[in-house]
Formats: sequence, C-alpha cells, structure tokens
Amino acid sequence: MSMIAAFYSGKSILITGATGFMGKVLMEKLFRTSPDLKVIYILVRPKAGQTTQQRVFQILNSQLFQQVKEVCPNVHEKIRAIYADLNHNDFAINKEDMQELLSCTNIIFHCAATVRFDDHLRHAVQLNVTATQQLLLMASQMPKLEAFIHISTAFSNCNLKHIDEVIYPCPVEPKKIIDSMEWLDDAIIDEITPKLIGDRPNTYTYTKALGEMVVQQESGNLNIAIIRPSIVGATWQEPFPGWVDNLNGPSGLIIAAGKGFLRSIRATPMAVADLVPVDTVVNLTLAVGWYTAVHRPKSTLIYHCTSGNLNPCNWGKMGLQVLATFEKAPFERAFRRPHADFTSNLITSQYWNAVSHRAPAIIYDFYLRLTGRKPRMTKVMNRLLRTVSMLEYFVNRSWEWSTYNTEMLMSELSPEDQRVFNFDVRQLNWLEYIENYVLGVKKYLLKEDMAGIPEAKQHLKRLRNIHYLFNTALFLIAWRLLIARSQMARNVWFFIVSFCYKFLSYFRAPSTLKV
Ligand SMILES: CCCCCCCCCCCCCCCCCC(=O)SCCNC(=O)CCNC(=O)[C@H](O)C(C)(C)COP(=O)(O)OP(=O)(O)OC[C@H]1O[C@@H](n2cnc3c(N)ncnc32)[C@H](O)[C@@H]1OP(=O)(O)O
Ligand SMILES: NC(=O)C1=CN([C@@H]2O[C@H](COP(=O)(O)OP(=O)(O)OC[C@H]3O[C@@H](n4cnc5c(N)ncnc54)[C@H](OP(=O)(O)O)[C@@H]3O)[C@@H](O)[C@H]2O)C=CC1
Repeated sequence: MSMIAAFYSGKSILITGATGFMGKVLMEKLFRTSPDLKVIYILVRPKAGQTTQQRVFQILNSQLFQQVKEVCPNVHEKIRAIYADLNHNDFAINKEDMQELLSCTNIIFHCAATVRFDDHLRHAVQLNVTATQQLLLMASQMPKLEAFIHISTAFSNCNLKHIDEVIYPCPVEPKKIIDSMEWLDDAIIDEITPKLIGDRPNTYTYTKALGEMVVQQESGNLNIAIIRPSIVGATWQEPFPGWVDNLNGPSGLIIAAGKGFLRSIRATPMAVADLVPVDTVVNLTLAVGWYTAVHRPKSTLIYHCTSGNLNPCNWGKMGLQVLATFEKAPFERAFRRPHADFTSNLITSQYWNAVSHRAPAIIYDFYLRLTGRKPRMTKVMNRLLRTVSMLEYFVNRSWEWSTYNTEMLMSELSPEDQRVFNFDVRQLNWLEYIENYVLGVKKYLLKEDMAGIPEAKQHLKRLRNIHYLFNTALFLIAWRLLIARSQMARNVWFFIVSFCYKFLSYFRAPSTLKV
C-alpha cells in the first residue's frame, strides 16, 4: 500500500493554478492514486468566454482525465471550483467560499503564477509575489492546514551558476517592492525594472525569487516546502507518455522547427538541457506534501526538481533526436523541411536569421501578394524570432543545482511509494522521452492524426523538390548575370564547358570501340 496515496485519502486539498499545465497533471494524479480524497478546491477565473464551471467540465472531459473517470467515477462531485482572481488583493473570493476554504483545507499546492518572461513588473509582482503573500495569510487562518507547498522555479536564482537548496536574498525587500508597485506609475516602473532585475534575464525569474523570500519571511508556524523545477516538459509515463498542452518551454520551439519555420537557433550544443517531465515534478510535489505534513521538518525545505546533475542531456543531443523524430513522424503542412543549426556564435546566428528565416518569409509574402492574398509570414517570423531571443538565455548556459533534499526524500520513501510516485530522473531514457515528447506535441498540441504521416512525408518530398528547383534557378540566374558582366566569368564558363565536353568524348570513344 502506498503511504503517500493513503495520506491524501479523506483530505481537502486546495490547488491554485489547477487549470495550468502542471496543475492539471497534479489533479489527475491525485484523483487517480487517492480516489478517496475528500475534495479538491481549485481557484479558477473565467477565461476566453468560458465560465469557471465550463473550464472544469472541459478539463475533466479531456483525454488526460480518461483513466481518472474509471478509478474515480464521481470525480465531478469531488472537485469544487471556486471563483477567484489572483490579480485582486482578496482574490475576489466570496464570503461563504472563503469560510469553507479556511475551515476545511488540509493541504495547499500553490502552482498559480504568471510564467511569461516579458510580463510587466507590476503584473508579475501581483501574481508571483503579492498573491503568494495573500495565500500565506489565508493559510495562517486555516486551523486544519497540515502543509503548504509552494511551486517556484529552479531559475529563480539563474544569475548564479551553482545553486543550493537555500533561499538567496534579493537586494530590495519584497515588501518594499510590493508597496512601491502601488504608487509608482507604469513609466517609472519600466525605467527601474532593468535595475531591479539586475543580472536576471526577465521579470519572471526575478519575481519568482521575490516570491520565495515572501514564503520564507511570512511562513510563521506553517509547515512549508518549496519545489524548484527546471524546464518542465511533456509527461514521461503518466497517465500516458508525451502529454503536453501549452507552448511554453521547448514545446513551442518543437512546433516551430517541425513546421519548418525555425531552422537555426543560437544555442550551445554542449550546454545542459535541464528538462524534467511534468509527471516527475508532480510525483515529487505529492511526496513533498506528504513528507512536510507527516515529518514536519523544523525549517522550510527546498527541493530541486532538476535532471542535469543526475542524468544530463545536452541541447545538441536533444536537437538531433527531435529532428530524427520529425523524419519518422513529420508534422503536417510544413512551411519548409525541418532542419536545425545550433550555433553559439552571435554573428553566425544573425546570418542564419537573415538567410534561413527572414529571406524565405519575405519571398513567401511576395508570393502571397502576387497571388492576391494578404502577406503574413514576415509578421509570424518576427514574433517567432522575438520568442526565440527570449529563450536563448536558457540554451546557452549550464547550471548546477544541488539535490540533497530531493535525494533524501527519495530514500525516505517505501519501495511502493518509489514506484507509484517515481521522481528518479536517473531512470529516464532521454532518446525515448524526446521522441514521445515530439509525438505528443503532434498529437495533443497540434491535434494531428498519425494516419496523416504518409501525406506529410509526401509534402516534405514536394518541398525538397521545390528547394532543389529554387536553388538551381537561383544559381543559373546569378551565373547568367555574372557572365554578362565579367570576362573572367565567361572564360571560366568556357573552360568548364570545354572540359566537360572533352571528358564526355573521352568516355564515349572507348565505349564506341567496344561495340
Ligand atoms: C530541432 C529544434 C529543437 C528545438 C529545441 C530547443 C528548445 C529550447 C527551449 C528552451 C526553453 C527554455 C525555457 C526556460 C524556462 C524556464 C523555466 C520556467 O520556470 S518558466 C516556464 C516557462 N515559461 C515560458 O516558457 C514562457 C515563454 N513564453 C513567453 O514568455 C511569451 O509567450 C512570449 C513573451 C515568448 C511571447 O509573448 P507574446 O508574443 O506577447 O504572446 P503569446 O504568449 O500569446 O504568444 C505569441 C505567439 O508566440 C507563440 N509562442 C509562445 N510561446 C512560444 C514558444 N515557447 N515557442 C514558440 N512559439 C511560442 C504563440 O503560439 C503565439 O503565436 P502566434 O499566435 O503569434 O502565431
Ligand atoms: N512550465 C515550466 O516550465 C515551469 C513552471 N514552473 C512553475 O510551475 C508553476 C505552474 O506552471 P505552469 O503550470 O507551467 O504554468 P501555466 O501558465 O500553465 O499555469 C498557470 C496557472 O496559474 C493560473 N493563474 C494565472 N493568473 C491567474 C489569476 N490572475 N487568477 C487565477 N489564476 C491565475 C492560470 O490560470 P488560467 O488558466 O486562468 O490562466 C493557470 O492555472 C508556476 O508556479 C511556474 O512558475 C517552474 C519551472 C518551470
């Protein structure tokens, strides 16, 4: 019997960010392994024309929750969606709901965040710092609370090369930042943002670091733990391999490369690609929830959920495997044939951006104009290159994260729990995982049917022929222009033609002799 699964039975669990990538997998695993849990409260806001109830309905009816419905047929009754918006200081939760949350919650998993790299500092502070502070305040009023698990990121201290399982202070106190966001106007915030984030690359990593400081400062008597995952990717094993539902991290770039838009990236092939599957992160999170509640460690423990020090894979290896999978299962209606150059040199990368990205986009837009359609490729390409430039920071560096607490926790688990809540990344076969990841992107993100693979392969063959034709035409035009203008080019041309002629005559003569 799994001790962790048994621990969650009968519990009332509060999850923030349950509609997000990680939150969905967390809920799924909880329902599948502990179908006897009492209730999962989720804080949800209406979005994209859907009410909170419609959003929950959609999640529960998705492919991800297929197995849950068999194990826990009354899952609809065990999920309580509470209207909440973390942009508001009191989360806009109504009185009755708040009362229920305060009096019943046993465990909190705080996953909600803005993960956009370029978010305005005011919004990033509100979501990643102030909302965390508010939630801690709520938690301090929950008499039945056993553990508060805060999800941070391994990159909250990405300005350091070696990162220990400790909270590193930021120069300006989070409380001062929160206060200043209330009275500074947007223009001044824009001006001071680069100074505040310092040597971090974006507001996301900075505000996640501030969020950790808030957790440390306002934990009071709560039983708290922090989990720091690195780059979270598609599922490895559970509930099935390759599930992914958003463009964050590598997923968007896999699509861009598979569709032939992205053909080169400024990345260091030997830099460690510190990916962790989302089910691994969720397993660790649930194990940490159990350990924190049952063993009540004296201080706030931080757990790194990373792969680089235990089972490293680098971007070069990952890129090759992604391309190899495109060969087997190409994406449909690609713009160009998939190809990926990894270069760490800025000038070479700018050259490839001009030749492999901007030029084809301009030519394609020219073709669209000629055929009476609206040009759009240059715009798409500009947005893609902007996205890539934001991710470049993470693919040109390697970090070392110590994992003593994570390894300690692994040794505390029973063999059964090590199996059911497996977070041992040493068992991960990267080539297999990356292949499943790419196939998952094709199936679950692009919603492409595997039956369309032969047609997709045919399309790539057509693109290859167009590519050869285009290059030949380009060469002939350039050559023709050169011959018209330069005596030297004409001499070279006559030399090549007469050489070919002699070469062919030499072979024709002996063959005629034989006959
Ligand atoms: C063979 C090659 C193989 C390649 C493999 C190499 C992989 C390298 C991957 C490196 C990943 C490093 C990630 C590091 C993560 C740190 C971990 C965390 O804690 S943080 C957690 C991780 N957090 C993140 O990863 C957040 C990163 N994302 C962002 O911050 C924002 O989306 C944005 C600022 C990039 C774009 O904002 P903005 O333009 O205002 O608006 P929108 O957001 O609305 O999207 C607009 C357009 O961009 C599109 N698109 C979106 N994402 C991607 C993508 N990743 N990619 C491509 N495209 C992407 C989107 O489809 C849309 O297209 P369209 O409608 O125009 O056609
Ligand atoms: N994905 C990754 O690579 C990594 C993620 N992390 C951390 O893991 C956690 C989960 O990330 P992930 O699942 O990928 O992120 P997602 O962007 O997929 O999910 C974010 C969640 O936060 C919710 N949220 C955002 N704003 C609000 C708001 N104003 N009110 C209520 N809810 C809100 C979203 O709700 P809605 O659906 O309504 O937008 C969504 O449920 C985050 O804390 C992130 O920092 C850490 C390392 C890597």
